[in-house]
Amino acid sequence: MIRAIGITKAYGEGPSRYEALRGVDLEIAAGDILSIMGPSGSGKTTLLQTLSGIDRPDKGEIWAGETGLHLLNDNKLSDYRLHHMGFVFQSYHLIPVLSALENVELPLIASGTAAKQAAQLARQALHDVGLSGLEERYPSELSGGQNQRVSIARAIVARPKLLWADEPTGALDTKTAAQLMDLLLQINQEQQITVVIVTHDPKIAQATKRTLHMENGRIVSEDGGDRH
Ligand SMILES: Nc1ncnc2c1ncn2[C@@H]1O[C@H](COP(=O)(O)OP(=O)(O)OP(=O)(O)O)[C@@H](O)[C@H]1O
Repeated sequence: MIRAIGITKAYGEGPSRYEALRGVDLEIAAGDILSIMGPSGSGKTTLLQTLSGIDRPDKGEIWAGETGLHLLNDNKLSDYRLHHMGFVFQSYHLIPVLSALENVELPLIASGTAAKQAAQLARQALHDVGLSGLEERYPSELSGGQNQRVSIARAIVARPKLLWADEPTGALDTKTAAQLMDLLLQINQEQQITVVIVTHDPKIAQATKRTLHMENGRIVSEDGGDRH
């Protein structure tokens, strides 16, 4: 469902130019759950951001099914992200002045869903991540693990095909991280959402079906074929 061919990406110019991705080829099957590991600076976040269309590669092609993301203009690319992808970040990226429910409603409101239906779907998504009863709480009134659940609810509320998670458990203690990972596995299995996780945590990687290892802007190895 996601196919990347010859992706390169450099930051900066002249002597400060740095090649963050140096030719990445990759296929991710629909319904897969996959992790990306590698040392700091190896290009994991850059890869996630280019594959998901948050950023553009300098060269190469990225296909999401039949759609060439590299061929879309900025508006169409944002539209594609809004309708087909969800994002989870280490620092949650929730809006502090909005309640959990309002945070989860946002992507629906942005794509034109009527207010009443948005509220109903957001309640269901919060239920799916185990937060029923906490809809009216603000991010400052929730724990780190709960805030990450809100951000996962926001990422899945529009029923995307793909969920991209950049260090989703990076700010959480071991036990909360394991519970979050169980939730991501459950979402992958029950909702058939393809999940891609950038992580430094070997336990998180071990729980996914495939793990890609990056070094210096390249995928240098892969394991996990024998898991599950
Ligand atoms: N906006 C930017 N401008 C300049 N250089 C950047 C930018 N973003 C990333 N880089 C550089 O590109 C390289 C890859 O960064 P990236 O964030 O993809 O690595 P990473 O593997 O995700 O690292 P970490 O595990 O520390 O998050 C690094 O050397 C980084 O300094």
